[in-house]
Amino acid sequence: MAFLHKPPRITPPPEGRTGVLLINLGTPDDTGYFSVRRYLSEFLSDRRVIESPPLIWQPILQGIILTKRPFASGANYARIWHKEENASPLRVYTRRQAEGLAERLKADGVPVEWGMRYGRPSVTKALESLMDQGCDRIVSIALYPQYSATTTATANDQLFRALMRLRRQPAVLTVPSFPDHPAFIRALETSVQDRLAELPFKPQQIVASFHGLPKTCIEKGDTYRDECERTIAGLRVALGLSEEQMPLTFQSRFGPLEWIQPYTAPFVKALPAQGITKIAVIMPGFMTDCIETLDEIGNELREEFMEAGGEEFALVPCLNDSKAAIDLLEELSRSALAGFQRR
Ligand SMILES: C=CC1=C(C)c2cc3[nH]c(cc4nc(cc5[nH]c(cc1n2)c(C)c5CCC(=O)O)C(CCC(=O)O)=C4C)c(C)c3C=C
Ligand SMILES: [Fe+2]
Ligand SMILES: [Fe+2]
Repeated sequence: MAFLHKPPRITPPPEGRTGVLLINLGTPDDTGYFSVRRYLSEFLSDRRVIESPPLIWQPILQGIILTKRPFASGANYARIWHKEENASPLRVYTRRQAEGLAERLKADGVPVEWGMRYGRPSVTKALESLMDQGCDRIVSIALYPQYSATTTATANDQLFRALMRLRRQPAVLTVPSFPDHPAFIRALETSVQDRLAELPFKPQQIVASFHGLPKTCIEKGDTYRDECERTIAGLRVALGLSEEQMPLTFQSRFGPLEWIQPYTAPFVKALPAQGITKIAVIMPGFMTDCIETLDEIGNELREEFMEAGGEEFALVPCLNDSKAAIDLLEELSRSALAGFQRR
């Protein structure tokens, strides 16, 4: 095997430095067919995400799904593209989270970089940049509050894949998921209260919609669903809401398998018939807004709810680069650094 990383440009100080790496999912570079295809191909070829044998899955993916879906997805991305920065919202907010955290840790001499599991900027580049800044210890935070093999584990895999190519490896601490960390619940609570304060109506329900997962993942031991329940239990207590006032649902179903239920869209479409015509939707499985929150929920679900007789529909934005989000990242970083950094 070739060991790729060159010796760091900066000779690490004898006492070494510790850096923080944020890893998120990844997103297309632009809304065109080829960018979206490249992104979806890398994402959906990950065997942590689709476990079917490649001999069966790859012809379906490359031959059927990737000939059509990039057109539809590209059009959806175009609807939610971040105009000022001409970039995908997921990339814009992930970068801003890293910048916000870097600002907080600057005085401690702890650099922060960010990388994507799929696409750019790569985890390898982020890791190399930290090493070039003299880091021989790295705290890595996968930006998923609830653990899943399809997200957290594959983010860690990608980091360790990069480490496999290094002769001189840094020590790495991967931060555990944080579904009911007090700072996470506090950040969600703040996001709901801020949003409710600006709404011209009072929602009868705040529907909590998490990204879904094939049921088989849970049956095989993925803790994702339990962790979503922990998040929502914590948030209900914080806001003083009952299960009826803040129900839990799962969105973004993909493929023919059964996914964990209840599914968000049928659940929400059935509400007006029960007299619930004013709702807000919160998506506490996403640290940043993205196509799944802004388009699938903000555009598609809104339309479906209104067509079913809904009157008012509001989105609670994801934590994005809010102060509470940076507080959370700072707390996660500092408690990891406390046990890991040299004294
Ligand atoms: C089998 C397929 C999928 C699994 C399992 C899955 C799990 C999973 N995903 C997220 C977070 C995000 N997913 C996003 C997009 C997205 N997800 C899938 C499929 C699976 N996800 C697809 C096909 C897509 C792309 C949709 C499209 O454009 O066609 C995103 C948004 C990315 C963006 O660029 O905005 C996020 C975030 C979680 C948390 C999760 C498991 C818990
Ligand atoms: Fe997904
Ligand atoms: Fe979706």
